[in-house]
Amino acid sequence: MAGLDGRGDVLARLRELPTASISDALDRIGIEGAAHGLSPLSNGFRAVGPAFTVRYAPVDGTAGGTVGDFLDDVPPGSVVVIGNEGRTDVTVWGGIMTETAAARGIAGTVIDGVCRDVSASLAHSYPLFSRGRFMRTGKDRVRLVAVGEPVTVSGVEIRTGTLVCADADGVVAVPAADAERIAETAVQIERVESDIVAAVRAGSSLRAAREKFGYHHLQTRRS
Ligand SMILES: O=C([O-])CC(=O)C(=O)O
Ligand SMILES: [Mg+2]
Repeated sequence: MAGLDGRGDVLARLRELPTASISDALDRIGIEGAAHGLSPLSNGFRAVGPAFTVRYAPVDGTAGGTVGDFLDDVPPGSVVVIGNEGRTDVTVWGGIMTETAAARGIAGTVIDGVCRDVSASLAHSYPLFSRGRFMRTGKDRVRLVAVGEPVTVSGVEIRTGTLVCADADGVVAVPAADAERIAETAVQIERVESDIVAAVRAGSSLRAAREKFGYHHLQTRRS
């Protein structure tokens, strides 16, 4: 896909993996990547792609604020990551933005805050992940203060190009430099979990299957 600069392979691998196993792989490697408190609007939503970061702050009286003009500059395949300090009383995403993002081939949007016009996201199956939904606009209430700078979501720093993975369980951030080994580790974890399920289906107790395949330490940090 255009603009992915050779990251296509690792993105394809991450796309096949649930965030749960990616999170366990991050734990094993010792990287904080799980962004607590964000959920998809629909359980079927899934988005994987390099982050395009933007940050808002409350208006300060010197200028009015608005939301969303940056969308024209987002490369297709990206995941838009919006820092709005976790605010839930004003929205920074709505239906016009959903329509635009879907038409531009943007992979999805992660909001440290809330969204509105949720029916547009559901109608277009455009993946939105947020702290919730609310109808009051951020126009005249927030202003765009940064594009392309690091954004911190629930203590997790997301930079331009950080690989964002989001599904029914929430949002994890995978640093681009570590993405290959995190994907590799997550694939191993997935295999072990499949082996445990197969053993249980074949009649093993859960305790014995977990013991045999080392379940309790799948995610434990390796020194
Ligand atoms: O004001 C907002 O949150 C943006 C909005 O409704 C839209 O894009 O349709
Ligand atoms: Mg709207």
